[in-house]
Amino acid sequence: MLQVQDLVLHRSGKAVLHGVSLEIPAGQITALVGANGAGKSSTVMAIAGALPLTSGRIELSGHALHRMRPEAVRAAGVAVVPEGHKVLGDLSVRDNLRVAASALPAAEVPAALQRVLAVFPELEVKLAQPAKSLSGGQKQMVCIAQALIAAPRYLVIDELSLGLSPMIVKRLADVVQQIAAQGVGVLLIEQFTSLALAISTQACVLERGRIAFNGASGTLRERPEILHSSYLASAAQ
Ligand SMILES: Nc1ncnc2c1ncn2[C@@H]1O[C@H](COP(=O)(O)OP(=O)(O)OP(=O)(O)O)[C@@H](O)[C@H]1O
Repeated sequence: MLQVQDLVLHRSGKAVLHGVSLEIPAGQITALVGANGAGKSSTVMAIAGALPLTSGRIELSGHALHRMRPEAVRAAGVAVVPEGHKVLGDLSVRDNLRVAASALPAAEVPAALQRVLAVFPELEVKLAQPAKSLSGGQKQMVCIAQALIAAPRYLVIDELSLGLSPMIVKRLADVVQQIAAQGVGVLLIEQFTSLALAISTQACVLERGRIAFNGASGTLRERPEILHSSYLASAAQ
């Protein structure tokens, strides 16, 4: 279990998270949704070790992650796909994957590459191409493959579908479901809430840096007014 407890976080002196707690169980998808500026990316960056906490804890199976640097968080088994499917454009797809695999023992790299190419066989024919020549969906595949290369126990994805076509989004959603079915705990940040709620079991709604709802995704699917009122409250701030 990956646990975020009472996270308080300031950015540029302003409090942006005010005591956020959430749990990401292994083998399930947990959705984190909320209006623009609610604090979703800040939560992701805190989990990744990229932003220091003011207070609170982040624990992986009882071990504190919250004072670790991003490389140590990754080595502990928590991989993050940042927003915006950014790749190293001038490097080939193969080298993008190799860079992500650089923390692995050299002998393990070929098998790790094979494993992620089995998840995204469409990248096989693109391996020699510069990553900047890929479509947005293919770049997102590279980013997810980079996150998967060290076989993480938890995967945090900031905006899976942003800017991508419905066909690609369906493909990526299927992959995320497969990854969770193999035992990985997934935290999915997603603007397209109907997608997030369709594939997750649990959902948290962030509203202005606070958790406004934490429960079964089915409850939010059946009671969309919970989500609507949270988005309206954010718009009214
Ligand atoms: N680099 C930054 N420096 C200072 N404040 C920031 C920075 N980035 C975001 N913020 C502020 O932090 C708060 C939370 O933003 P955050 O990006 O975490 O929200 P979000 O829910 O991910 O929104 P979005 O969907 O727009 O990315 C907002 O008030 C935002 O203005």
